[in-house]
Amino acid sequence: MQISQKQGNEDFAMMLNAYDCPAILVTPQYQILASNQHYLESYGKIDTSKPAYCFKVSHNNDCPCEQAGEPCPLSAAYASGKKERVLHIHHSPRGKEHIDIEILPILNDKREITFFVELLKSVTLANPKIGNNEMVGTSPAFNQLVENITRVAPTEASVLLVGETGTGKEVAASAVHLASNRKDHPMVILECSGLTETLFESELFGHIKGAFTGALYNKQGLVEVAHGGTLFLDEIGDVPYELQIKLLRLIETGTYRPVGGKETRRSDFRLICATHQDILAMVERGEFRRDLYYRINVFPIHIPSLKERKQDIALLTRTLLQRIDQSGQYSVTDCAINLLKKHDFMGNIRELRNILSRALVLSNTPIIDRHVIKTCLEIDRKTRGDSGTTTDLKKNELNYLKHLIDSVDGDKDKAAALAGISTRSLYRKIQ
Ligand SMILES: Nc1ncnc2c1ncn2[C@@H]1O[C@H](COP(=O)(O)OP(=O)(O)OP(=O)(O)O)[C@@H](O)[C@H]1O
Repeated sequence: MQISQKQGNEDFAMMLNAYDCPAILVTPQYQILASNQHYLESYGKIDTSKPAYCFKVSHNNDCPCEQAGEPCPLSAAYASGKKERVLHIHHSPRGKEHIDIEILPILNDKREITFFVELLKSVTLANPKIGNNEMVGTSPAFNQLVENITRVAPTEASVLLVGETGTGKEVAASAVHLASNRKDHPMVILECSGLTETLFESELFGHIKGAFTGALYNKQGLVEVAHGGTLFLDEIGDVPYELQIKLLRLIETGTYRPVGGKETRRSDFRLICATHQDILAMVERGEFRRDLYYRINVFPIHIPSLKERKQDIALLTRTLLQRIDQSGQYSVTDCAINLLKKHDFMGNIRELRNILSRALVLSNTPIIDRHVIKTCLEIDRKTRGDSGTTTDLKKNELNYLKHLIDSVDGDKDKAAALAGISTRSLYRKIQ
């Protein structure tokens, strides 16, 4: 424990050691008076020979956070007189980190706020720098997403993840699961698009041998596998109307019956659903059951599109590049990043990843420059059919595809996947 000698607030400082996370005692003027042992272990000693301010220590700023454009939990707690919670990115000996901050005002007998206790919990599900975490980002939209996940994960609330295609809904679902108390049990995923009634039921509830033609053995349903863990229903908006009642029953009662089975079984799972559709509009059009909507929409989380988090494009690009090619030999120029920032990513992070996979194939050097990115983007425009139809582009595209096929030893399925087109389109383009 560390205490600022001048202030002599030893009693309060002793109290900090009761917290099982890093904690500091701060004045309403942002001055840190004391820190506990966890703080010392995580962030090191604070130099208290001169006044130490939280905005300087945690952010290396010369002014309070709100003056630097970030929400300040201390000012919020000062205004509300109540506990406040916010997600910040702090500088620590480990570099930048997402921190879940809780701040509690301490009042004197005249009910004036004299101090704040600030608790700092490291958020490991996200990363503000290139790293192994699935989720990287520093933009306000991303931080809001991380804050929502951090808040809801330890509860049992059903989560509805709403976002455009390729924004990271599955990654977010996995983050909720891994930050929950169910993390040691499985997270089971059911992709709901294109399922027939029989397939949906037998996938979800399992079936008994002989239940229908082709049911040659007993099959465990995903609901049973998810027991104790999380059930993730991707593209929930694609569940046909007639099947929604079966899903509702499962969610309401936690019970189900395998296809062809007589006895009712029970499963204890946490539900996460995802969709790119406006489910409420579907309810209004009579395409989605209202009762089911209210069951799945307990805690909705908006997953931001890349358009909403343009400031993350550089970090995402460098992270994805490292993930695609683990040798670490590739780098990307700032001009190339600027070009990517101007692109309209309809397929969001997945599209960015595809473009970078192509760039690795097309680039003759380990430095991905503006020209390579430009070619990759033009190919995309061309396949969407909204670019100028120059023969050059056609030639470029053909060269690119041939190059791509060679690079994967003639495997056309792989080449098509890298190009982000179907194998059939690939054959059509190279014939
Ligand atoms: N915050 C993030 N940081 C780094 N990579 C991410 C992030 N979010 C998503 N990704 C990557 O983006 C790609 C798309 O993510 P994901 O499959 O979760 O999207 P989705 O929204 O579920 O897509 P769909 O709507 O098609 O099902 C994946 O390669 C994933 O690893």
